[in-house]
Amino acid sequence: MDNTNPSTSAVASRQQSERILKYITNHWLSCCVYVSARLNIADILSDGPKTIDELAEITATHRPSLYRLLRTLASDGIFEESAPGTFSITQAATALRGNVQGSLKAFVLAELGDFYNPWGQLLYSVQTGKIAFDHYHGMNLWEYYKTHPEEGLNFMKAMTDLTQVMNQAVAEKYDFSTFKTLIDIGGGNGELMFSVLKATPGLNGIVFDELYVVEQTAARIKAIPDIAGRCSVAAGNFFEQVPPGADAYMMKYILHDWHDEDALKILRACSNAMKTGSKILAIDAVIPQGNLPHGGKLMDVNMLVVTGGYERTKEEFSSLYEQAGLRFLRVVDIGLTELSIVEGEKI
Ligand SMILES: C[S@@+](CC[C@H](N)C(=O)[O-])C[C@H]1O[C@@H](n2cnc3c(N)ncnc32)[C@H](O)[C@@H]1O
Repeated sequence: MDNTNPSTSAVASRQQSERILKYITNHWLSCCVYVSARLNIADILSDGPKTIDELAEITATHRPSLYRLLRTLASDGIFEESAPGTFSITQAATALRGNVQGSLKAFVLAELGDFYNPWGQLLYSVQTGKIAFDHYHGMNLWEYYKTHPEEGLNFMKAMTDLTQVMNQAVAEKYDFSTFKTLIDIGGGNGELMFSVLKATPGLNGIVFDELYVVEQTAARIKAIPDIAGRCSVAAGNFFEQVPPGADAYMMKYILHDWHDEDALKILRACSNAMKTGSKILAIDAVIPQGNLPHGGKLMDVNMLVVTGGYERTKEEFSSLYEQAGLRFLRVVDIGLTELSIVEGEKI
């Protein structure tokens, strides 16, 4: 016989429903946040409140619909209707501005824009094991960004903005002072390299990436006088060849983009370029066993949808290193978010 108190089970059932409903409403809200970022609302409001008429004119939108969008966001603390029909920026909306410390605007545009429709095809990925992004766009993410350079450069900015704090932690938590030369494989805008070089006097760095990326990186290097003489760029394809002879090869958010076969090609290209004892430093999530919450687990599904890569366990990293002729040494926790440094060396 079921002795459960009917009112207790009704409360439990309502709580379970509310939990599921939250997923639905969070999805709607994320769409609202994306549209406000596309319309630059936070940037427009950064120099003071604006009426809905002014906002509709500046953004060339349908006034009543824009009002409904902003009223909804204001109800969740993103913007504030500070007087009837007039909106102001809030602390929470500051991260939606473009050029501020801690900006997430570029990341919002990439994750909720470029990746939105592919996420709608998650079922396809789960049923087939194939990449939803490629299925939707007819090309892989990197081809897409090469053929859509505006979105490609936005993605680079997103990575830079998102990982500013992590870069700092990597530079502080790992001792780079024993190296003379360091290469950042797929180093993008160069921000990680800049953090490491600033923290390590005497170290020289090369940022290696696709040509259209490193052209921008080279321009950024020139603007930082204390590292300009110690940092250069190299363009190429990391599946084929990377610059030889450095003391260490780091790669952040690279291996997680690729399935094992391609990840191995990258590691082998590095291994071929390395001297005995040179270090490999993969900076990625390291997934713990069991039900423990870990930021890498949701990121792993993002990888399933977007790149076909995945986040790995310590054992999986160790096995990949071994197959590429590298010795797995240790996992260094950077004490922040889901990232760790997986250290190995050329045998
Ligand atoms: C996820 S981003 C990571 C960027 C940077 N490491 C960071 O953490 O901000 C991946 C990088 O790999 C680069 N990339 C992709 N395919 C490449 C290839 N075949 N050869 C060289 N770089 C490549 C991209 O241009 C991009 O900069």
